[in-house]
Amino acid sequence: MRVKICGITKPDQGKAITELGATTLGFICVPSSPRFITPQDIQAVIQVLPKTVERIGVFANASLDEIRQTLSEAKLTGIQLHGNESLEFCDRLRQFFPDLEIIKAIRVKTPEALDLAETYIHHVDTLLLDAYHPQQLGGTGHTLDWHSLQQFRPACAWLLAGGLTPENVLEALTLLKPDGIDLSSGVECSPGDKDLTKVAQLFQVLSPSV
Ligand SMILES: O=C(O)c1ccccc1N[C@@H]1O[C@H](COP(=O)(O)O)[C@@H](O)[C@H]1O
Repeated sequence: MRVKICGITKPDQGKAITELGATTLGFICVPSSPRFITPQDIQAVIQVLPKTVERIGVFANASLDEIRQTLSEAKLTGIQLHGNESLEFCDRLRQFFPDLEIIKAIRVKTPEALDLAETYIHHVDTLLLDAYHPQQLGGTGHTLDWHSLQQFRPACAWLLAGGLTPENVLEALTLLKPDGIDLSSGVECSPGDKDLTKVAQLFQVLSPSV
């Protein structure tokens, strides 16, 4: 299973998290986030990672030019759109970056959000479901109502995010069968500073399933 650890800001932590078993690292390119990292600092992390690790830049309502600028400085393998990006925006992004994975995050406030998610399936590679919070775009530590997602089976890969921790991840995976999981605040000491003990604990509890 794909395991994405998001909000990496330090090269040594990125390397250690990869060695513990993460397939994918996420870098927050949203300036208002306490986990924001500059393109130059992303590149410093990437330099110490094995080439096989997927490297996702997380954006929210950024312009095409802003995304292009970041990608010119940091060698990312994918783009996560965590704002209100339209289908047309996803298509334009695909034209500019045909080789990069496009992940569309949907923040689930009501059941209709799942219908909205389905509309993106031919416009992106992967969907991501995260919790809705009125003030924060992501990294909220809030879980989704997993029971309400049991019928969610999009015709493309999807990742479960939102408040996952080493303590609750198995319960989520018992109820749902996402293609991967995405954790940030649940494996942190403070925003952007990952807790390697918690990350190790995560891979220990996941070890029968990954
Ligand atoms: O983490 C952030 O600060 C952030 C800011 C803006 C958009 C997305 C952000 N993070 C995303 O939030 C989820 C995980 O959150 P958590 O596990 O509940 O803390 C993940 O998809 C991150 O990419």
